[in-house]
Amino acid sequence: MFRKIHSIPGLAAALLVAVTAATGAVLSVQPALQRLEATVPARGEVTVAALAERVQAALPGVESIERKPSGLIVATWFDPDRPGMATIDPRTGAVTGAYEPSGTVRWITNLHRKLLADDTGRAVVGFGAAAMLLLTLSGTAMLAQRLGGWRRLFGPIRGSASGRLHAELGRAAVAGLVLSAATGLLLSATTFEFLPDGAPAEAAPAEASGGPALPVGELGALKAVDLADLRKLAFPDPGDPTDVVTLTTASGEATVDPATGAVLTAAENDAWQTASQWIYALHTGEGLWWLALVLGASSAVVPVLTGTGLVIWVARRRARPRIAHDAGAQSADTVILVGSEGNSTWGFAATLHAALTAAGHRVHTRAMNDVAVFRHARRVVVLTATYGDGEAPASARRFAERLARLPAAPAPAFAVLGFGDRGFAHYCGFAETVDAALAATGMARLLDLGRIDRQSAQAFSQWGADLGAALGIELALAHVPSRPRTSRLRLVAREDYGLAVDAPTAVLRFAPAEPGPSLHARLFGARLPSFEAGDLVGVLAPGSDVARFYSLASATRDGVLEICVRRHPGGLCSGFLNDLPVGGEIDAFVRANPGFRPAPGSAPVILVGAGTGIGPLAGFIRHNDHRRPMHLWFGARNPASDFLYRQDLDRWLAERRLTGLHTAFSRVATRTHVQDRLEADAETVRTLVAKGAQVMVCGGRDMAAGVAEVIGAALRPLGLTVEALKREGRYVEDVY
Ligand SMILES: Cc1cc2nc3c(=O)[nH]c(=O)nc-3n(C[C@H](O)[C@H](O)[C@H](O)COP(=O)(O)O)c2cc1C
Repeated sequence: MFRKIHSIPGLAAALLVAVTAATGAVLSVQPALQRLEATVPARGEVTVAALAERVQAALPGVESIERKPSGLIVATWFDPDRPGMATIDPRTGAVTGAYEPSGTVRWITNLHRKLLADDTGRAVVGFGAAAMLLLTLSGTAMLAQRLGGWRRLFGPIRGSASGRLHAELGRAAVAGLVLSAATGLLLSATTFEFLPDGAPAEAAPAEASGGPALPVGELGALKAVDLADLRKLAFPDPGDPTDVVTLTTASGEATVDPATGAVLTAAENDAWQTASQWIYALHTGEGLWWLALVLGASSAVVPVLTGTGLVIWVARRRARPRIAHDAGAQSADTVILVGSEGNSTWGFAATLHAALTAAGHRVHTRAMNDVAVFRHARRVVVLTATYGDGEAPASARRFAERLARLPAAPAPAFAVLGFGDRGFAHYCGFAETVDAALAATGMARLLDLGRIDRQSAQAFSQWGADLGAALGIELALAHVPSRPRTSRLRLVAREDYGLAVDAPTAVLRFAPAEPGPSLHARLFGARLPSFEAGDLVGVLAPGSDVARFYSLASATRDGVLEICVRRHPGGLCSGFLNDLPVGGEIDAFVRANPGFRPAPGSAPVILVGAGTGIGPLAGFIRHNDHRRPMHLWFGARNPASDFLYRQDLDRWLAERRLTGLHTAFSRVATRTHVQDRLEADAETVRTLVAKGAQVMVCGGRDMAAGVAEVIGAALRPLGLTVEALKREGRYVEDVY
């Protein structure tokens, strides 16, 4: 729900909010500039009477003296020869310069307040303020929800680069944005009289006694007021003996007899008028120059939030294939829920959706995260992938929590089909969890849990026949997997390791292949896709449409795409890559893996890897430009044969990109594994974690399990567990 609230006004008001915020940011500098220009005497140093006397001596025709919120004193006079406004030194009353507000500032102010138009512009800006308030509050609620509650609102953020930037900037600016938007909205409401006008109180009209005027410096009522409290002083018309002095202060307005110096009439501001003045000051920062700068800095990030917000929205829309003939969620008889990270499961869902629709069903398809109670649905069919050790893919991460909060079961019956890869220890592990969770709600099971290995179209078709039988219809599912859009890459360098210890492994570096014949390729040349170390590259071996994934050891800015690949007996893709000669080409695509990146900041990082698991970790060390403490525990078989990145690691140690290197070799006399080395170094691990270190583990499943056990034991004296660190994003794994 928060996402809808956030994205609809966000898109509708993107430009408007960006313009008002950017102009607001420019205007916010004004109070600080004026404050620099103004001489501000201490309270008790100058009275209004003393200032008035000095100004009158310097400018005999002076009509009024105004004290701006910044403390700047401006005198106005009307003399047919020399009408004008001047700034005044409050200590001497001398003119310090002409007062000419800048035309540019006036133009920006008009753009900010009314889009250079009149009341329509003001109304639109008012809506902009409401949209900004809604966006800030819903965005904060979304972030809190994503980070696991309000108390974690300032915890580490994970996700894509634009997503992280959006969330980091948004939460840094949240207080300033709420204040600007809420006060802006109140000011708009006052303009359109939805709220009473907060103009300062006006004293009742009065007539002076008519006697000869005292020198202004001797008027008792003016002597009693400090300059710091002055807003405006208007002198009486010298030709009219009944005219009065009008004094406006922060608390109201009074009229003063110029002959006696006595107060004739006075009006105090009421509570609303005082509040209005505060609202104005809090919005503009006038008189509170530092607040203006805080508000300005917050507003300045809004155009960036608008840009990154649009990028996130477009990426999300692009990520989902279009489903034709989608019935509404509340009118469908069959709801398909999809759990996917790389989108291939959406393709299977689209095939199932089309076949069920053709068979006369009203079908609705949506992400598992959006599970609800579907009033007219007779069944829910879940199609879900599994990631990272049996866990949920992106579009299903909130499924369990949402399901638990539903007031009733989503529908009377269910079927679950898992998509996975038998090569992983938890084959279709998440589908199993979902199957059990749905059964626990009391829903009837339509079919036993189905499992599809490596996106097999045949297995999918077979499962479709079973589902059709359960529904009493013929269901022919002919799925043609769409081949991912790939880039062509050429192998430019390779280093081979591990032959002597039965672990043939290659470090492969790819560059873009020669530009193809397409216009785009000819215009822009061949380029690497965009990626960071720790992301994944999907490689399609010749004759296969199912990708194998490898962790990236380089980033786009390195100019090469680097991976470490160990040859697996019978492995189609690992064999193809290990046999690839320099100059050979591959088809590959990049998949972001934002969950496996060093958290931003300068806290230490503990890197643990074995074998090819060192790949992404080497990428993190290579890019450690800020020299944050990074400690690597690395396990291999024999230092003479499969010590990957040996020379680079020595260089990175010398360059202080790497702080400590701890190695373990299993095919030497001492026979140690990386987890044994960590166990011996428990004290170091504990000290680093106590300093806020993040732990990043990459490699095989058994190694990762052993490492988690050893680190868990090392953390026990701190009262910490691996699970607790995982919840905070301080223990991340890339395991295969
Ligand atoms: C990084 C990564 C981790 C994976 N982990 C598992 C796993 O633990 N168990 C499993 O059965 N499949 C696993 N898979 C395979 C995917 O679940 C499978 O390829 C699925 O069809 C992908 O669907 P999607 O493209 O809709 O996300 C993993 C794939 C990748 C790339």
